[in-house]
Amino acid sequence: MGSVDASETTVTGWAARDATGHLSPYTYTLRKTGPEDVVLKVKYCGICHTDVHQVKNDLGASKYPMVPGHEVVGEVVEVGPEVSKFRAGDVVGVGVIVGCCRDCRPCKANVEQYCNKKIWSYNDVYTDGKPTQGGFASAMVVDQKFVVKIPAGLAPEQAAPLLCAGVTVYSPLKHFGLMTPGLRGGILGLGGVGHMGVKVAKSMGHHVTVISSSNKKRAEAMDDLGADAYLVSSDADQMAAAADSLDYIIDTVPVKHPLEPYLALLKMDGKLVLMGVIAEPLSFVSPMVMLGRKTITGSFIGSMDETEEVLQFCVDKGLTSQIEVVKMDYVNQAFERLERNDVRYRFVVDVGGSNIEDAA
Ligand SMILES: NC(=O)C1=CN([C@@H]2O[C@H](COP(=O)(O)OP(=O)(O)OC[C@H]3O[C@@H](n4cnc5c(N)ncnc54)[C@H](OP(=O)(O)O)[C@@H]3O)[C@@H](O)[C@H]2O)C=CC1
Ligand SMILES: O=C/C=C/c1ccc(O)c(O)c1
Ligand SMILES: [Zn+2]
Ligand SMILES: [Zn+2]
Repeated sequence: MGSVDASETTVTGWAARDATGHLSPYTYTLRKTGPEDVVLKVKYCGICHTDVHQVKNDLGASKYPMVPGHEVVGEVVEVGPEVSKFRAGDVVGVGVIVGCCRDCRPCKANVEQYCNKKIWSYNDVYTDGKPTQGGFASAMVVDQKFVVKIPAGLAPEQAAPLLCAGVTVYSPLKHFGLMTPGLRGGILGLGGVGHMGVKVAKSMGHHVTVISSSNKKRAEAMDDLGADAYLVSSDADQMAAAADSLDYIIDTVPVKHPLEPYLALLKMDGKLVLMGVIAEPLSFVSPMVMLGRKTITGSFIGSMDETEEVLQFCVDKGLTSQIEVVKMDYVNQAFERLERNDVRYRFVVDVGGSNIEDAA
């Protein structure tokens, strides 16, 4: 962290300034530590495809300067006087949201990710009127409700992708009653979220089929990730042979794509769970869901409770994420490689080991 005056700490992050999405060092201040705030020095931060969508203004709501990053692992350096869950030295995580109203139905049901007044960890405005900024930065200050402890047994860089990708697959499997061993699941799109989907679903005892846009990841999917089957979506014969075989599909494709080929893979009552953030209408003809009583649904990250659960699930099952750790000065290349589908399977930036204060 940088200089401290009476109220605010100056920090350095890497920010996009416009929709080119190019990140460069940016200095800003953190709010004064409130009674329930945790200040963390960032150690690692994963790069999610949502970060690409956001820096490039794919959703049309991006505000700049924007410091992205929502798979954040750090070390607690200070806590407010009313913080009970954390103390200095703890290794902790922060994900996609950092605030909610605490009063609506989702908040009262502890699914605060569905609160209409949620505050995003970046590209949003905090209750004090300051822009929120994410984890590609030397430090963050976050309300304790949105901070989780990283359990012993998980390396901090390994934990980072679990804070978005991991909980994003765990939550719908739990919510939709899809944790039963023996189910047949499909993972459409083998990227950051998809590879955690394979690992989590396999650990739940599912038969897992990867559905990919190419044959390039076949050997890795089967040999390294433990998938049971692999389909190339453009291969009509393979797709036809697999018709009516899956209980669910987790669809992580980040661009517009037809739904009908995937609805055809589902059994009666099967579920297509949309994960990709796609700002264009997706289409299908109604018999594709009527004939088989199939469901198209969606799911958004997971709750804070589920985030804690998936971290412990990964410890208990011995699950790790498959990551490529890079330094901060490689972040623009990493974003470009992620966008062109050239990473196995998640970049994690070693923020703490990148001396980012010196670059400012
Ligand atoms: N709903 C939620 O809560 C969350 C949503 N997301 C969203 O999910 C999507 C996936 O995120 P993430 O896993 O990080 O992304 P990745 O880029 O890591 O993975 C996406 C995968 O989709 C496949 N794909 C197919 N077409 C394309 C294309 N044109 N460009 C890139 N990939 C393609 C690729 O798999 P293959 O090579 O196998 O075809 C690729 O690996 C994003 O839209 C992201 O914003 C992310 C986290 C949480
Ligand atoms: O990566 C996590 C965030 C996902 C996300 C899902 C839906 C949406 O509209 C977003 O802006 C982000
Ligand atoms: Zn994400
Ligand atoms: Zn709420």
